[in-house]
Amino acid sequence: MARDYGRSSAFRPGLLAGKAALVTGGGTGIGLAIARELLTLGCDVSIVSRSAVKLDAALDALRRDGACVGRARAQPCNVRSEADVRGAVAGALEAFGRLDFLVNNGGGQFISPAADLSANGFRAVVETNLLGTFLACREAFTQYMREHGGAIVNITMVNRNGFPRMAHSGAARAGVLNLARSLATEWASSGVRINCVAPGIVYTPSGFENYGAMGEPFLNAVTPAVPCKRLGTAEEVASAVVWLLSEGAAYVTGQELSVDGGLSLVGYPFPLADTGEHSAFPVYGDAAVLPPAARL
Ligand SMILES: CCCCCCCCC/C=C/C(=O)SCCNC(=O)CCNC(=O)[C@H](O)C(C)(C)COP(=O)(O)OP(=O)(O)OC[C@H]1O[C@@H](n2cnc3c(N)ncnc32)[C@H](O)[C@@H]1OP(=O)(O)O
Ligand SMILES: NC(=O)C1=CN([C@@H]2O[C@H](COP(=O)(O)OP(=O)(O)OC[C@H]3O[C@@H](n4cnc5c(N)ncnc54)[C@H](OP(=O)(O)O)[C@@H]3O)[C@@H](O)[C@H]2O)C=CC1
Repeated sequence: MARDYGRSSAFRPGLLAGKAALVTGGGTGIGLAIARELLTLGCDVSIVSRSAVKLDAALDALRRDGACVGRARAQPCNVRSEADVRGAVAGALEAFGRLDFLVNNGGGQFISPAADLSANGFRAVVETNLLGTFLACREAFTQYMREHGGAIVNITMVNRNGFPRMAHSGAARAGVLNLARSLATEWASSGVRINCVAPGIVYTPSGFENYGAMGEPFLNAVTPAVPCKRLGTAEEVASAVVWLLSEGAAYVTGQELSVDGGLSLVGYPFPLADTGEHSAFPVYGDAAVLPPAARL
């Protein structure tokens, strides 16, 4: 059943009236839910991503959504391009005259054993997630927030123990968190806060399309691994983002908030059974005492 999203916002109407935000990857999935929540709360929002087609569809939906109070606009931008990012921030400022919030959500990766990753594949993922985030932060800061303050949220992922088979993305997201910690200190004197939201496994049709036929078996395997026994929704991530952007989080900076149904408490969600035969793994001491069931 279609959901009346606007009326279900956990925040008070008008909370962000008079503010303006830029959301990367704002045309689909989690980014679109963030844009919708911000607009519902009265914020003006620029959404940016590579595909003008996705952006147009999103803009259309947002403008038709009666709950969206703020003004919405879109601008194509590849966050891997310095010129595009500079232009996206300038475009947002030109349209709305201010830039209180930046949400670095645009990103992603593909699944691959680390040994098979080409330099170009690794670079593409690091550039998209880490360089793209840096460029957007720097442009938002130098073009506006240095003088006026602001709040930034980066979308990372539940990643504390690495992310086997997505090592490129795990490394990039760890970099994003560390970057946030550095900037939180460097830019505090300008009144800028910067935090991260780490989603666990959140079902977005657009995101899971990326994994093709692997998607459904993955969902079946991963859901039981989440302590709350379900995947998350894009709205649950958006809600955390809005809180971190809001004045209610005024004393929070340089942090990462997991929105993961408890997944980070219990570890890695992929089944490890298919990662190969492990007799090459070294043993010190008497391996013969290990019963067969203690050594697969
Ligand atoms: C089971 C279900 C699990 C589900 C897994 C569950 C994980 C849960 C947690 C995370 C969930 C999500 O993030 S869901 C969100 C998912 N959404 C996205 O990922 C969307 C955005 N992603 C992308 O655009 C791409 O993945 C990304 C690589 C970043 C950019 O792609 P581009 O085509 O622009 O890259 P290019 O510059 O053209 O290509 C650079 C190199 O990358 C390689 N490359 C690109 N895609 C590749 C691919 N699919 N497989 C191998 N290699 C690939 C190319 O071969 C090139 O290397 P050479 O051939 O050597 O030149
Ligand atoms: N869904 C999940 O379980 C999780 C998601 N995440 C992260 O959350 C974010 C949103 O994911 P989700 O909504 O699920 O998936 P989507 O695939 O719907 O979102 C990714 C968005 O990023 C945009 N994007 C990708 N590359 C670029 C680029 N180079 N420049 C600008 N925009 C770009 C895409 O738009 P376009 O193609 O038009 O460029 C798209 O809108 C991603 O960073 C994802 O990795 C993290 C953990 C878990």
